[in-house]
This record gives sequence, C-alpha cells and structure tokens, in this order.
Amino acid sequence: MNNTILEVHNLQFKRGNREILNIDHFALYERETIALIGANGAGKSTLLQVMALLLKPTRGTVEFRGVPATPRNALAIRRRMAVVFQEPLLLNTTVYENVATGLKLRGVPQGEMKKRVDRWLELLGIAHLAGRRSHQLSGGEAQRVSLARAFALEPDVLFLDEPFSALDFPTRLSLLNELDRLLKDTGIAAIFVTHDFSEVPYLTDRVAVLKNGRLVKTGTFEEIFKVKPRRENYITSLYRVFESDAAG
Ligand SMILES: Nc1ncnc2c1ncn2[C@@H]1O[C@H](COP(=O)(O)OP(=O)(O)OP(=O)(O)O)[C@@H](O)[C@H]1O
Repeated sequence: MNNTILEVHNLQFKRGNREILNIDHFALYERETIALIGANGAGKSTLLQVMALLLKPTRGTVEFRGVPATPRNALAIRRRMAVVFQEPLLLNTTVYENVATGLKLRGVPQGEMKKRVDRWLELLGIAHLAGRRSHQLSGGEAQRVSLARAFALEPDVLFLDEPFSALDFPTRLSLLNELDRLLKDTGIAAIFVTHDFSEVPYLTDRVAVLKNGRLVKTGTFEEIFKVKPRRENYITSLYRVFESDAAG
C-alpha cells in the first residue's frame, strides 16, 4: 500500500482571519482506510472537504495521484471521488433513481448503469427498496442508499464524514462491519471522519489525530492508542445477548 493516492502539502485553510487548518503534510495510500479523529471543532470536516476539493485551501496543494489540483482539472479529479455525509442528502425520488442519478450525470451508458445500480442495491441489502421514495426510508435505510450511491460511482477515494453518528447502535454496528468489508473487497481508499472512538477499530489501517487544525499524530491503531484494536466491547456483547434473546 505504498502508492500515494491523495496528498496535501503545506496546507492552510482560513475563515476570515481565523486559521482553521495548518497541515504540513498528509497522505492517503492506495487501498488504505484512515480514521480521522479529533474533538468537536478540531477541523476534521473542513480537512475532508478540502481534500475532496469542495473547499479551496488558502495556501498549499492537494495532489491526486501526484497531480496538483487546479481549477482546470478539479472537476475531473472530483469525479474520481465520492463523499458520504452524516445526513444522507437524498433526492426526493426513488431509491433506484437516487443511486442512478450520479451515473447518468457522468454519462454512464444505460445498460452499465442498471447493472451497477442493481449490484450496489443488492450489496447494501436494499434491493427490495428500489421503488421506495426517499422520504419513506428509515435513517439506516437512507444511509445505505447514500453508501450505494457513492460506491456505484466506483470512486478511487471515498470520504465519509461521520456517516453513522445519527443511527442507533445496532444499525451503526452492522453498517460499520459491512462498510469495512466493502472497502476491503473493492480496494477503494477511504478517509473516515469520526469523533466516536468506539467506531475507530472498524475502519482503520491508520489513524490521524487532528487537534486545533493541526495533525498531531498519525500511525496504526496500536501506535496511537497503545493497545490492539478490538471491535468487541461490552455494548457489542450486550447487543449479542439481546439478539439471542429476541431470536429465542
Ligand atoms: N461555515 C462555517 N463558517 C464559519 N466557521 C466554521 C464553518 N464551518 C466550520 N467552522 C469552524 O471551523 C472549525 C472547524 O470545524 P469543523 O466542522 O471542520 O470541525 P470538526 O472537527 O469536523 O467538528 P465536529 O466533530 O464538531 O463536526 C470550528 O471552529 C468551526 O466552528
């Protein structure tokens, strides 16, 4: 995993006179998942949006596969990326159309588009909801649609900004597990923003810690937390008990 897919150099982002980000260097490698963690207001969402070319840095560069982003190539680079936000931000239409729209806009031919939409609805367990309108979905279902929409674009980089923080624990747990498997299967590189440390062991090859807009540490889970990553915790165990009771 040593090829860099996304890199920032000498990055600064200001709002008015206030410096929000100041980062010398940060890189995401092919096939890796980075958990970007930090307290509220540390600058995680801002960094994610700068890397996704949704916000322009005040200083410094964002490079995609070694090529610095410029106003001329930004759209082409953005088309190699997909973003999933905390709010699913679905269009007021069917689940199928929500997943298909981005592909239509990118000129994917009809046959290929249908194949991709069907595949991702199936992989995210929502094929039965294809004809359902977005306002008739639960929060967990809506976030599955948002993930299907992002994966169907077959991006090189997926940005996830606290995608599950509004969901209940069982839903969050199953989506974290599924997302981990899908990222591994597809090899899509990802940056996963969270302020919930219990989510970190699920989606992490490396952890990056942001504090007051500065990157204070990057390393493996073990290097950062000095313990081995364990997904099991008492809430998971409680949930299993509840599940087996419900089943019995
Ligand atoms: N649109 C905006 N206008 C002005 N200031 C903003 C805006 N968006 C964010 N900020 C400020 O920028 C700083 C970084 O915000 P950001 O949302 O990136 O942090 P975060 O680490 O993602 O926080 P959280 O975990 O609460 O989502 C904060 O001090 C925030 O108040």
